[in-house]
Amino acid sequence: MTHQDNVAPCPSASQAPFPGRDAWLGGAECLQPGLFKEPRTDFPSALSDVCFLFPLQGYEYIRSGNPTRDCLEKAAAALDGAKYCLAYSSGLAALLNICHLLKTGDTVICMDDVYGGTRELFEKIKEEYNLKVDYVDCTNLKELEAAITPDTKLVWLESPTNPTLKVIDIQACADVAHRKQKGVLVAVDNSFMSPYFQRPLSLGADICMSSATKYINGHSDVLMGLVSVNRDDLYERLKFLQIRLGAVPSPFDCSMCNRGLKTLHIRMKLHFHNGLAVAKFLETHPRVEKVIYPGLSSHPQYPVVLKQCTGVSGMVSFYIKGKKENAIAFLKSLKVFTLAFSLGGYESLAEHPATMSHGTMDPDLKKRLGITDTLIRLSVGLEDEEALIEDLDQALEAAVSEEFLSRNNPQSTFPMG
Ligand SMILES: N[C@@H](CCSC[C@H](N)C(=O)O)C(=O)O
Repeated sequence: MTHQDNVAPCPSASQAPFPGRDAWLGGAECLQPGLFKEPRTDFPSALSDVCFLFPLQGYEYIRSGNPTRDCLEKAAAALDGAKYCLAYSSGLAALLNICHLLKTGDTVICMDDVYGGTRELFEKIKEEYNLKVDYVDCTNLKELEAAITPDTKLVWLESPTNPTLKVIDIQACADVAHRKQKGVLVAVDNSFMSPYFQRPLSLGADICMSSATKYINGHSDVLMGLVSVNRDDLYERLKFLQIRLGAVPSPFDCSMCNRGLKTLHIRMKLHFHNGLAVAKFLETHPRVEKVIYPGLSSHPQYPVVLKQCTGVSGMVSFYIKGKKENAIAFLKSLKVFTLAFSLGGYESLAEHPATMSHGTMDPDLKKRLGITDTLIRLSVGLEDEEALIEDLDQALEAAVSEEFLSRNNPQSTFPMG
């Protein structure tokens, strides 16, 4: 086949004004007599020349593929230790594409503690597409094994989980799932770790999903999802869905993310350093009830962390002593940390999962998962360790200050006020 066979025929100059010209110009009703002096008879032949002059070079349309997205997908695949990676316009768009691998009647097993938006999406599509979704604490392998049935097609894990930072033994879960149900897909949301510290595919997962909005881009200026796989059949199906569902990132966002990747290793080391320093500080603070950080030996799954991770990110969760109003007074008093959800950027953020990232979750469920009114989630950034600790210290003091609490009525305005 020659290049010319691949190119749609261009109307020739002799056909001008060519068929469909009116529609092309916006419809005949838009044309005013005298607006166009003469039809441009040179244009079709010029276009025709251009078609022959510049071959497609493997790219035909921005959504199907473009050099900048290719560059990012190749780099991200290499970081995940994967054969393939596909980029999407957000983490949730990536999840929705993965959900399109399922069929009516299939069952999904989802880790019980996951990002609120993930759970909300599963809950919505299960009704609309007649799927069954079972939520299981996958830190308990017996529970996972018991939940798997012949209908189970996808096991969705997050490690560490959002927001209570449970750590899942990915290799053990993948072994249990694959042994019990041939063909089941084990997918891991790796957003809280980044490939620098954890590589789910090398631990037996079939799919690694990352919200690149977070650590991978790292500059809080891009929204993006990435999915890495090794299997050719999965890649072919996901590639089709990527192109046809069309939830792809712009080349500009891909170039921003390519830039972010260049400092991933340096950023992750500093997130780990600062995260650990903050967690250790909070662990000894009298106003703190409990700290959850996978890099602390007090973390319940610390042995799993040592086995499957090469470090830990800047995600730290803790329970403040007191009530909701103390948590909110703390959040409102922060000066270096910014009150916001999202995570993984250069700047430190603090949020209140019960009303923010997990605000749409059923109150009883939140209670069962430990997403209480006193839980605070920190995304520790790249600022100086001393400045971060000083800020947390002054905000913990303010959280119990009578004066602060009487000046503010945090419950009525939070998080907007
Ligand atoms: N209201 C938003 C919440 C976004 S949370 C973003 C991120 N996953 C996090 O955990 O901080 C929504 O419902 O999408």
